[in-house]
Amino acid sequence: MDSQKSHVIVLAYPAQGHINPLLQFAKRLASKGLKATLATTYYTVSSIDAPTVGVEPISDGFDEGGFKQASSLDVYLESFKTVGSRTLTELVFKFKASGSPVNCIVYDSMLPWALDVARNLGIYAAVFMTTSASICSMFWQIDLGLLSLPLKPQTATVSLPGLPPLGRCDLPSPMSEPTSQTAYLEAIMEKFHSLNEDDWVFCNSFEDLEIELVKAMRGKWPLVMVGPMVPSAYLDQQIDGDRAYGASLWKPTSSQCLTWLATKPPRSVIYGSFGSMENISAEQVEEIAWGLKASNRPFLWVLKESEKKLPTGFLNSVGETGMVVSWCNQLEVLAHQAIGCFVTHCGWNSTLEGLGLGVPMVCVTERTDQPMNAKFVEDVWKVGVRTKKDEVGIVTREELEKCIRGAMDGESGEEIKRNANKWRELARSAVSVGGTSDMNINEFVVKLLEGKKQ
Ligand SMILES: O=c1ccn([C@@H]2O[C@H](COP(=O)(O)OP(=O)(O)O[C@H]3O[C@H](CO)[C@@H](O)[C@H](O)[C@H]3O)[C@@H](O)[C@H]2O)c(=O)[nH]1
Repeated sequence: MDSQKSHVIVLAYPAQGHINPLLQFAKRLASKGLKATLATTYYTVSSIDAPTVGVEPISDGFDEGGFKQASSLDVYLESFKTVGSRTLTELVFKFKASGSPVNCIVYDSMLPWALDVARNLGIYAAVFMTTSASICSMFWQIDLGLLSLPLKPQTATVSLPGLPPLGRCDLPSPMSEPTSQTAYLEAIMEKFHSLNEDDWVFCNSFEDLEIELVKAMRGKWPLVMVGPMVPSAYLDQQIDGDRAYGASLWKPTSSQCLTWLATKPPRSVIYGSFGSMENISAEQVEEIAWGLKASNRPFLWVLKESEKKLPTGFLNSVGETGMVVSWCNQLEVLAHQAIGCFVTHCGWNSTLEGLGLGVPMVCVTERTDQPMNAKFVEDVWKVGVRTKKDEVGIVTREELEKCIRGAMDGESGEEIKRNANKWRELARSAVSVGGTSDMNINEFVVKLLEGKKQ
């Protein structure tokens, strides 16, 4: 079968941390000769610009503003399931009528109903996990009944195959605080319950990164590592012109950041960012602000809604030493030679970007998978320092300053930098020709070409 006739729809949940890796996967598939179309909601398609893949809208039932229009996450996910199933089916029919039939749907694990859509249409289904394999393994164990929630009050440490011993503060928040995140936990568990029904289960990670887990789970579960999903220019440089994800839900301040960074010495700047979804409290913003200032280094800080939360007089007090923007092109910034450290919430994409670009990290986590990612950053990959929260759940300015010094200065800073360089090389190898992730993607492409469903 001609590769151009094998057509994959890649379905992304409409959030920055989900569109980026799914779109990147679509671009990888397109670079290997498949036709790839990214499908996401009406209000996000206009922010996507990726010349090698098609982009098509489907509906979540809230076409004017998405999730923000819904009264709760439950309501939103239910509407997306009903309206999304119908409009995704219509999209597949549209392609069939136009002579470009779809033979596989690769869908975000947050949208588990896409499996039924694919099954009803008689085409392949592949789920894509946007978190680490270690996180996936926790939910897998819960589904198998090997780990029960809520944890017993006396459980201080959780020990699972292929993972380091995990204290309560290391666990993903749907496990450490299951009652506060019921809808989120249910959405995740729905997917893990049907994992064996998919034709492929992809994970945005690479084998070396979670090697103990890969060994422990070999032959036991269907996860296939295909990451890190970071634009090719920053890793293997195999895809011509692939310098950005090609999706930005907010307008980045780009040239201003680069001009400012160009005035700073190599490895001197702290870059701080807390992803696309976090809503950091004013108290925490204040501590971060004064902690950055106390570190006595230049800093570039992405703070959404910054004007509302920064302490009065802060920006004047730092002058040219600090720059605060509401959104930037994070990869471009992390890849800049002036960057010496990444203060991050440890969303999985940011973690992979820090690893893939060899940037030492300081972890200031909020919720979901972030605490466990931070545990790995500090204790397993040893590429950063994890901040501790005080008794009211805040990372104080003194703690932040101390951790920044630990990640950038002295022997600890040197060791972290050495490890960061090592992981950068391993990330590059994984996606380069003959690397584990590259081979795994090739296997999928070959299988699609051989065993056409439809
Ligand atoms: O100024 C900025 C800030 C961020 N980014 C990008 O936005 C993405 C953010 O993704 P991520 O770091 O994963 O953070 P979140 O947006 O918070 O991601 C959500 O989704 C992730 C994947 O499931 C989870 O790991 C996180 O915990 C969850 O909050 C990354 O690719 C960044 O490069 C920018 O381009 N510019």
